[in-house]
Amino acid sequence: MKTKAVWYPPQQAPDPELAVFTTEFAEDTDRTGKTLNKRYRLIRRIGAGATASVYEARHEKTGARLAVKVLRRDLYEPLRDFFGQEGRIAARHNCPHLIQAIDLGEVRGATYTVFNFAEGKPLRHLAGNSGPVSSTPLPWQRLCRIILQVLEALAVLHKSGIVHRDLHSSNILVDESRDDFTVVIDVGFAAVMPGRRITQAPEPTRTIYGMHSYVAPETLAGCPPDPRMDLYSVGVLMFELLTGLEMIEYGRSFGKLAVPPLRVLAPGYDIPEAVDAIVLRALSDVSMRFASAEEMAAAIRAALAEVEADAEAATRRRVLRPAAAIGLGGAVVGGLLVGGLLLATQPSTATLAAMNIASEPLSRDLQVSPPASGPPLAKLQPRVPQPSAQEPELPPTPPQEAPASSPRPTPTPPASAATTSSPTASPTMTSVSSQVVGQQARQRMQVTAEQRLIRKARRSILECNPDGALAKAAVVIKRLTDGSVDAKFNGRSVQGTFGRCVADYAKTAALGPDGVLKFLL
Ligand SMILES: Nc1ncnc2c1ncn2[C@@H]1O[C@H](COP(=O)(O)OP(=O)(O)OP(=O)(O)O)[C@@H](O)[C@H]1O
Repeated sequence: MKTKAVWYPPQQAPDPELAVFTTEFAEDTDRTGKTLNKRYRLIRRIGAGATASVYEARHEKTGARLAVKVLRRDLYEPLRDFFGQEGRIAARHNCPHLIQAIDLGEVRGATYTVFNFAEGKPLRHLAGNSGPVSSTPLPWQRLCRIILQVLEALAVLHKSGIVHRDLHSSNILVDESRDDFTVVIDVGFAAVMPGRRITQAPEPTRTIYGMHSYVAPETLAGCPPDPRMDLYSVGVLMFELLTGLEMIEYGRSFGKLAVPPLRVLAPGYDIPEAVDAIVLRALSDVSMRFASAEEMAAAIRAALAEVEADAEAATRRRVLRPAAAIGLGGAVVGGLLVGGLLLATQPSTATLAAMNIASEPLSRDLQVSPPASGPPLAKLQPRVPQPSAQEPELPPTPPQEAPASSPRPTPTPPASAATTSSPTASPTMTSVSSQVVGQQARQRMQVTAEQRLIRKARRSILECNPDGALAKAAVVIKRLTDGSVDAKFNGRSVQGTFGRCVADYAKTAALGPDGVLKFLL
C-alpha cells in the first residue's frame, strides 16, 4: 500500500520568552600565512562563519591537508565551552559522514580546532547557486542518496545522546567527484540530551541555537533537546532542495501555515508520493515524526526501492509485449506517446485545480487538521514557472537604515510571507515567484544570463541581510567605466554592515563596463 503524503501541523506554540542566540557580524582577523603551535600552517581562509574563521591548513610535519577553525576572539566568552565541546564531539566517533576533529588548542589568543579536510561544496551550492537554497531543485534520487549519508551521521550523534541542532544546507559538504560523498560539519551548537553527559558540556540554557527556518517548532516552544529536532531540519533541507523554495520560519507563522505536498509546489519534478510523504512527516508535529534517524533512513530506502521496482516492472511489461502487437499498434502508440509527452510538459489538471483553489484544501492528499482555536491556515505558494521573468519597474520606497547587528546570517521572510500571495510581498515570495526555474528543460533554457545574475545577486544579498533589516528595497548595481562598482539601495549608497555586504557582492558581479543590474529585493 502506498503511503499518503500528509502534514500534521505542529501543536506547540513558540515561547516568546525564549531568546534566540545571535552574533553581531564582525570582521575577523585573517590569519592566513600564520602557523599555529608550530604545527598547523594556515594556507587560505575558506570560510568566515558567524562564529569562526575556517582555514585550509597543512600539518608542518606530515603535510596532511587539514581544516583549522579559529573562534572569533570577541566570541571567546560566550562560546568557549561550545567550541571545546565541538572538538570533543567531533573527535570521538568513526563515522565517515561526520566531520572528524584531530586536535584542539589555544595559542596567543587563538582558540582553534583542527579537523580533517572535507572535500566538496556545501549542499546548497550543488545546483550552482549561492543562495540559501538551490533555486533549481535537485533530482530526488540524488538528494535521497545524500540525505541517507546525513542520516547516518545523525544516527551516530543521537546514539551518543547528542543533538546537532544546527543542520542546514551550508553545514553539509558534498563531494561530487566521489559519487556525492557527504560529510556533516559544524557540531558547534550541539546539545546533549537530558540524562546524558559529556565532559565540560556547556550548561543547558533556555537560549535557542540554530538557523531560523531549520529550527524545529518544539525547540521554539522550549522543549529539551531531542533527536527528532534534527529530523525536522532534515525535512526542511529536503523540502528546500526538492522544491527550490525556502521553508517559512515556523516560529513566525505558528498556526497560519499549511505545508502542501511537494508535488503541488514543484510539479513536473516527478517527486514520488513516498518521498513527499517522508518530507511532510519530518515537517509534522513531533509526535507524528519519525522516531529516529534510522527509521527515516529506512523509509527513504524503501521509497528508492519502490520506485526502482516500479521502473523494472514497467521495463518487463514493455519487453514482454508481443512483437506483432507492437507492429500493429505502433502508429497509434507513437501518436499517444507524442501526445503524452506534450501533456507531461504541463502540470496535470488535478494539480492546476489544486493550485487555484485558495480556500479549499490544496489537494485531497493533504489532510490538514488546523490547531483547534488558531486562525485559518495559509498556504505556501505553488511554484509556477513564469513565462517571462522581466524584472518589474522599481517602485520608489523610502530609504531605511540597516541595523549593524546580525544573527546567523540567513534571509528569513517576515511573518506576512506565509499569508500573502503578492509576488513582491516578501523577499522569499519575490524570489520564488520571479524564478523562471521551470519544470521542463525547455523552460529552463529560457532563463537569460541577466535573470541568472539577478537571482544570484538577490540571494547573496538576502543571505547577509541581518534579520529584521531591510526586507524590501530597489537595488541598482552599476559597473562604472573605470571598472569600479556603484551599489545603491532605494537610490542611496548603502552603508553599515549590510551596505558593505552589498558592496562586496557588487564587486564580484559579472557585469561588463557600464553594465547595470536592477532588481527588487
Ligand atoms: N573540515 C572542513 N573541511 C573543509 N571545509 C570546511 C571544514 N569545516 C568547515 N569548512 C568550511 O568552512 C565553512 C564554515 O565552517 P563552519 O560552519 O564550521 O563555521 P561556523 O563559524 O560555525 O559557520 P556558521 O556558524 O555560519 O555555520 C563551511 O561552510 C565550509 O565551507
